[in-house]
Amino acid sequence: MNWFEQPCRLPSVEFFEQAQAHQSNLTKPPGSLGQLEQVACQLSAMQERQSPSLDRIHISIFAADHGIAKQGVSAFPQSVTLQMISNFLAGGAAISVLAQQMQAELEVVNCGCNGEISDAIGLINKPIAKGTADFSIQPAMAEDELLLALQLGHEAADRAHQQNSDLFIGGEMGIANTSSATALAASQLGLPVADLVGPGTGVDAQQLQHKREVIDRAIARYDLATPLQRLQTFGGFEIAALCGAYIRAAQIGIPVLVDGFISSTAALMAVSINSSVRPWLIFSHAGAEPGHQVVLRALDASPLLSIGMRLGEGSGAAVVVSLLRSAVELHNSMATFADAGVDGKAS
Ligand SMILES: O=C(O)c1ccc[n+]([C@@H]2O[C@H](COP(=O)([O-])O)[C@@H](O)[C@H]2O)c1
Ligand SMILES: Cc1cc2nc[nH]c2cc1C
Repeated sequence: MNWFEQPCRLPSVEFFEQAQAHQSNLTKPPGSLGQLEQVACQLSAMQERQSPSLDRIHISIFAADHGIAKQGVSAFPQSVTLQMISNFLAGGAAISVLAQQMQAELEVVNCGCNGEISDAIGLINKPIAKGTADFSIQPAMAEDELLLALQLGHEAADRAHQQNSDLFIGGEMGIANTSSATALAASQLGLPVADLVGPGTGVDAQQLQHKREVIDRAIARYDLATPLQRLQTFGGFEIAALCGAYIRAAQIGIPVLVDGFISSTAALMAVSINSSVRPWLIFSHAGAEPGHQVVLRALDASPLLSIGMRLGEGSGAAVVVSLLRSAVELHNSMATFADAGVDGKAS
């Protein structure tokens, strides 16, 4: 059995039930904090702590270039992927600002971009190749490249574990990766590309039609039977790395907060490869990209926020950390009816 197929333990049922009982004793009508109650109980069960904590947060951004970018499927040039790696590390990107705000550990994993990158604190420079192959012509990766990409994710989750992280956030950066994610999700779910394809970084209506046709034709080229074959065929390196990171984080018992469309598609692939990963995933937001909604539904996910985000980088997840921290603080610090001398529900 490959490492990514090894089962994960279940979050503790005992801690979950204890947390639910505690929630019902807090000075509020039961259920009145909505999903904040549920997520506090989930974190308690995953961390096996009566008082869950979100002090230490690890963010790994996986970046890679995509051969499919040659087909004119993005509003931006491929060069942006590498340039944004520098921006992440220099502190100027959205995720850099949010990571700073929440005092999170931020690292960027270069999984394979076209061009050289100078060393910087927080850069994990492990390029597999200068980007994937164009999947409209040939499979995005060779099998050994897929295994290397999954391994990059495994290593990132292990670093989070070494830092005693309370939560793992994966982010991604890769011009044209909404095409990759669309092909993956359509193929995995057996849905028409038209149900999932969207503007990504902002292509116009005519380019969107072209993008749909490119992905449609590409999917028709292959006869794929397994999620691993789909990952290898449609890529990209950063999506496979995210998938590996989610699986490993779940195996070592770190709660995962999943970001946008591309990350949710990586989560879909992770769960398709290893279904025991699913209970370890919390979904941050429902984004603006149409495919995101479809993938969330397929995963039976209940995202905490819907504010039209479609940036990626882990940014939606980072915004939702504030909500999760509120959930945990309420769970840990509110008075019970007995403590506060407040009458409970009339029977
Ligand atoms: O996370 C999302 O929901 C999301 C939706 C649309 C675009 N993105 C980001 O935009 C890039 C991909 O868009 P595109 O148009 O180049 O395929 C990539 O770097 C993603 O991080 C991210
Ligand atoms: C500038 C820019 C920043 C991004 N961050 C994630 N995807 C992105 C795409 C672009 C184009």
